[in-house]
Amino acid sequence: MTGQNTRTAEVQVFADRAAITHYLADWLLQQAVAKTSGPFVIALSGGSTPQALYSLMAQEPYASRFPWARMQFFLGDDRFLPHDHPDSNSGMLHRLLFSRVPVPAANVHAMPATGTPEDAAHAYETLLKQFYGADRFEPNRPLFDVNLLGLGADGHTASLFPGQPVLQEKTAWVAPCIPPAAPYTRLTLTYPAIHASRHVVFMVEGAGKKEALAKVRAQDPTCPASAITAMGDVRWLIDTAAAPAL
Ligand SMILES: O=C1O[C@H](COP(=O)(O)O)[C@@H](O)[C@H](O)[C@H]1O
Repeated sequence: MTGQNTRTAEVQVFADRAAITHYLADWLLQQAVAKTSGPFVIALSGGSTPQALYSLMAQEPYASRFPWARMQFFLGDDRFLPHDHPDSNSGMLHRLLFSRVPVPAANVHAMPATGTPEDAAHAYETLLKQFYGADRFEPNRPLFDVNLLGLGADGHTASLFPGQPVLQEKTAWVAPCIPPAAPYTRLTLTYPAIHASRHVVFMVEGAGKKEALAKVRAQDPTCPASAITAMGDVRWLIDTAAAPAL
């Protein structure tokens, strides 16, 4: 790991969603088992793409092999909605993963969905700072071992949407964002918090992401995902339907 954040562009192309999902479940298991000191800390993404991964992690052999008690789960973003709302990322994760595996409830950190979005963002940031043990990031000391991210067709990632003020955030770790064309106010990790990840892993699938992916790969500054870096590496796991534009 270098002292500077990196956008190392490792791209792996897979036949389809199932191939990405199986590869990623195996890789996460390997990473989680290999980390023997301290918790294994993951930020999970929402949306549709990672749902097959979460379902797979709840099945054998993964369900009995992940060291759940040593794993800590945070969210990269969520809709500011009650957790039992069908569009809540927390609700989706609970249904597909957390209710099906022996992870201690105290190891799952949903984004708050009460009060104002500003209050909720502040509360989640406070939680992250307590967990990290400092209120500023130290070089070479990641907050997250792995940060899973998706890519929207408009180039957004987490809930960092094009043209939004949250993209300029330099100090807050968590912030609200009102997407211009997507429903619901969101809470999202900011660039500084995402950049404090050992590994950032993007999952990108389907022809609908081809154009956005091409822009990101060309470092188009209008695509928020273009600016993602990590303390270690940034990896892109993509399927052939999204790949031809590379
Ligand atoms: O809005 C969101 O979309 C992105 C991509 O979602 P997908 O449904 O196209 O897979 C996702 O990464 C993010 O967490 C989610 O809130």
